[in-house]
Amino acid sequence: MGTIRSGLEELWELQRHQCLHQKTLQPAPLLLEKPLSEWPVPQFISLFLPEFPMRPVRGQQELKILGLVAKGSFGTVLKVLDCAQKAVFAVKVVPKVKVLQRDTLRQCKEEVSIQRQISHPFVHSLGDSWQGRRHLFIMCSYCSMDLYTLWSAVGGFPEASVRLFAAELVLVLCYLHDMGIIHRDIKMENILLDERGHLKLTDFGLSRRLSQGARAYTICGTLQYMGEREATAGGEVDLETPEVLSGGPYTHTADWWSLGVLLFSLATGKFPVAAERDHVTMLASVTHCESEMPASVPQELSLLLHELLCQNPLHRLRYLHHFQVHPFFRGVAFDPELLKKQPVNLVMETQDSSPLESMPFEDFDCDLESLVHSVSADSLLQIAAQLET
Ligand SMILES: Nc1ncnc2c1ncn2[C@@H]1O[C@H](COP(=O)(O)OP(=O)(O)OP(=O)(O)O)[C@@H](O)[C@H]1O
Repeated sequence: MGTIRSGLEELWELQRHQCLHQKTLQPAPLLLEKPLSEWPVPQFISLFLPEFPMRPVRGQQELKILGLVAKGSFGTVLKVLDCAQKAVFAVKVVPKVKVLQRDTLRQCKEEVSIQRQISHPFVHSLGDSWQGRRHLFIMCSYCSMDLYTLWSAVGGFPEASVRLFAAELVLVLCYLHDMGIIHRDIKMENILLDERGHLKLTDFGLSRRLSQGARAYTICGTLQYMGEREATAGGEVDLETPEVLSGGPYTHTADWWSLGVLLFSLATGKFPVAAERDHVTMLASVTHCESEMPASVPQELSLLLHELLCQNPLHRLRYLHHFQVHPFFRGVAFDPELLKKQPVNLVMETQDSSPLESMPFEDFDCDLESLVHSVSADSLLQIAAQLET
């Protein structure tokens, strides 16, 4: 199994060739996998049922690849055009071999079944999921910006933007926890922004069902992938919750710690504690640090951050009414429809001056694959097109 050349590798080659050698960039056809007609269904298919149904080839042919969005730790995300619906989607393509090698079959199926179950204005809902012979496909609507890219471009956010993003995330977390779901990977990279700049929480790859009051013990989250991230993404990493790092038990309160880290970073432009190389060092660092609150952080926000980044999970803020009466949220209506009506000026202003436009093109003679971590597919194709002229 390990020696099979992944269809995705072929795709990278195809895409790289297109980007560098075509004058007009035509959408590339999505890799077609042969129709599956055997009976009984072979194990490499049945293992992934029913979350990933088989599809006739006809269904796949209606999708065209427009570009590469990102390479996550599990799969590659492609931007595709659904010719029938005339709409653009993002498809995460995960090699089955990887799922089995990493023993993540259950988690992979759980990701899809959780995303299918939830429906919330600030959650990125599942469009479709299916399987081919060698890959699993997870399709969602396409978002051109994520919070990490925005934050990397602008640094610290103005207080009004932090408040709006915070309120939207509070609503999402309360909704998920009420549904008995713990996300376990709340971080900027997993928060996409819709065309009006509002949040769409994504990547339920580490989520699990955990009823209120129940406890989990698995050490997971971004730190688990730190070695890989250090090599590929310059060492950026979120900070894990003290109770998660210590091996548990932990509950839904772990997500609220992550929200604290995220809001601290949005407000100050930096993480509260530097990333460490392993769980043990990270735990020591998180336990002994009293994250220094810069004087520029307004008092009410500083109070909120302290109450979220509270070492004792029992004392951490975690219920909607905690936030509704909090001084930082004075005057905020915790209603998704009302929040969605608020303009997100920061996003609108940044969209026209994307950092990518100032990227030096002369230094482009490098691996495209390493670039997709920081650039959107659109920009990648634009850069390639400019190089050709
Ligand atoms: N619908 C989408 N529209 C635009 N970009 C997306 C979409 N879904 C995912 N991405 C981008 O692809 C990246 C990787 O996706 P995702 O997090 O789902 O994959 P992953 O393999 O689980 O990654 P990791 O575990 O490393 O976070 C995201 O951080 C985001 O930048």
